[in-house]
Amino acid sequence: MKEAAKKPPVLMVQNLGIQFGGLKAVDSFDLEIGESELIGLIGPNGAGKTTVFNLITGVYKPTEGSFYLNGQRMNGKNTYQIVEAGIARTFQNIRLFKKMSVIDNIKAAMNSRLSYGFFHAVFRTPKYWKQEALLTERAKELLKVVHLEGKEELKAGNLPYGEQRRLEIARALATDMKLLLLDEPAAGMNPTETEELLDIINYIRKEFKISVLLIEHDMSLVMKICERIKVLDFGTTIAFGTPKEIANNQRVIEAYLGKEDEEVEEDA
Ligand SMILES: Nc1ncnc2c1ncn2[C@@H]1O[C@H](COP(=O)(O)OP(=O)(O)OP(=O)(O)O)[C@@H](O)[C@H]1O
Repeated sequence: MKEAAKKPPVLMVQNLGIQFGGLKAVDSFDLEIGESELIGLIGPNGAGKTTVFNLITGVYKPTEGSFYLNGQRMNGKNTYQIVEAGIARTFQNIRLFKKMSVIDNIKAAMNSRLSYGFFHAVFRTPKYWKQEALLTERAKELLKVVHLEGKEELKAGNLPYGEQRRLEIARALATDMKLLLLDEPAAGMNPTETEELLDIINYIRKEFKISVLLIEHDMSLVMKICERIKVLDFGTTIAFGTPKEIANNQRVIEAYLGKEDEEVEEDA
C-alpha cells in the first residue's frame, strides 16, 4: 500500500552554520519543527542562539547548510522575502515604532498585504477606505489576542514594558506568519506578566496554528512551555530532548543550567 504524502515540517534546518573570521558561531545546526509545535533554544551567553535567529531570518547568510519553510528552500532570501514567506520574529531589545500609536504599529506590519495601489492611497478612494476599515478591524482583533484592547490609540513607547512585548507579538501575527521566533520574550517581566505571556503564546499556537522557536533565559518558563528543547554551547548542539531529559542531562547541567540557576537567583 502506498503511504500518504507526508506534509513537510514547518521548519526544517539541515547542517546550518556560519563562520565569522576564525569563529564558528553556529555549526551543524539541525532542527525540525511541526505545526503548532514549540521548541526552546537555550544555552549560555554567546552560545549562538541569536545567530541561529539571524540565519533563519536572512540577516546573515549561512556559510553551510540549508533551511526550508514548509518545504520551500529559504537560503539566500532577503529578510523581507522571508517575512513574506511566513517567518516573523521579536527582538531581545524591543523594536516598535515608539512614537506611533499601538494600532498603527500593527497596521504598518499589515501594509505589505494591501491590495490597493498608490493611486487609491493618494486619492483616498472608496477602495482605500474599505481596506482601511478592514485593516483596523483586523488590527483590533489582534490586539485583543494579546490583551491590549482599549489601548489602540496610546503611543507604543508609553506602554509598560510587558505590554510593549505583547504588542511586538501582535505585530508579528499581523504578518500572517507560520513560524514565530521569540527572542527572550519574558525578559524584564514579573511572574504575573510572564504567566500572561505563556497563555498568549499557547493561545496563538492553537488558534493560529503557529509554530514557535523560543530563546529564553527564564528556565522555569522554558521547562513549563516547551515540548522539546535544543541546547547550544559554543555554536554546537550539546543536547536535544524533552524538558525532563534536558533537566537531567549532565552535559547541559555542567555547561549551562548550573550557571543559569545562579543568574536566575541573582535576578530574583
Ligand atoms: N556579526 C558578528 N560578527 C562576529 N561575531 C559575531 C557576530 N554575531 C555574533 N557573533 C559571535 O558569535 C557568537 C554567538 O553569538 P550569539 O549572539 O548568537 O550568542 P547568544 O547565544 O545569542 O548569546 P546571548 O545569550 O548572550 O544573547 C559570539 O561569540 C558572538 O560574539
